[in-house]
Amino acid sequence: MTSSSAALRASGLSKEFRGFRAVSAVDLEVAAGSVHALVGPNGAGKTTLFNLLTGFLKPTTGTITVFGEDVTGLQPEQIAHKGVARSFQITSLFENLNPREHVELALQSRTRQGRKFWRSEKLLGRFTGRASELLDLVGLAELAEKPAGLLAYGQKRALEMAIVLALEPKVLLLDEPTAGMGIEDVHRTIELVRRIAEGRTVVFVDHNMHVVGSLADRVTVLQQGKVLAEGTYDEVRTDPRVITAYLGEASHA
Ligand SMILES: Nc1ncnc2c1ncn2[C@@H]1O[C@H](COP(=O)(O)OP(=O)(O)OP(=O)(O)O)[C@@H](O)[C@H]1O
Repeated sequence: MTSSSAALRASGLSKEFRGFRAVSAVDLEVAAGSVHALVGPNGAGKTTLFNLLTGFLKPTTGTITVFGEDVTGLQPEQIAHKGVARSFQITSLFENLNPREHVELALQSRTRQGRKFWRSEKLLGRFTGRASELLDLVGLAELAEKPAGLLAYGQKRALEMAIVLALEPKVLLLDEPTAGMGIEDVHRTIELVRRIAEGRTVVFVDHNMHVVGSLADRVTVLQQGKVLAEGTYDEVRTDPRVITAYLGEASHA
């Protein structure tokens, strides 16, 4: 794969915390238009790598490119501006605002008017159509007017997805999109990620191997900050090194 076909590429990426290497010389290529999973035992460095790729942490060494452009050391907003958006595991919704208002605000934040918060009521009407499309996409059309504080957990996570999609990302990073979900919400989320992956590149972290197997074109397995294996889901799940890494984790649990 050439770098031009890579949506996201990390080369020799490391992050040290007071001498401890949480991410160690990681090379990663995420093909444009693919769905790429990052997996690994607890503490493998997945979240740290995510934070590096989105500018929330600065790498100790190494480079990151987005569609061939060097973004190493840029601020999170600058990397977002290059078309990379991320979701968070922790909910940050306004309890009293409904899904439509959340998505309209997110759409507004992309425009120059985003800073003029005091004018927002008049301006938000411009975004109603797109907001409806996004809420429809994530399955919240019927709940558009319900205060977010009253939504069920899975619905809140779907709303977060709509908010991230409002940024019109080319590359979407999802941090444990099915964490804490029951089986029905997990299935719904798999379908949702499939829909939103059309025309986008998706990188996600998930501990649920059913989710990984259902969605990922490529899987990178991390262990102790290093890339342990990479390939299709079937290739990595049968890789003896991967099996040993996970069995090792189970025996320490
Ligand atoms: N800010 C920090 N300061 C010091 N050590 C850190 C910091 N952030 C992460 N670490 C360490 O780096 C290692 C990797 O952590 P990280 O959270 O990236 O792993 P993970 O693969 O996301 O784990 P999990 O699956 O449990 O979320 C861990 O040993 C962790 O304790």
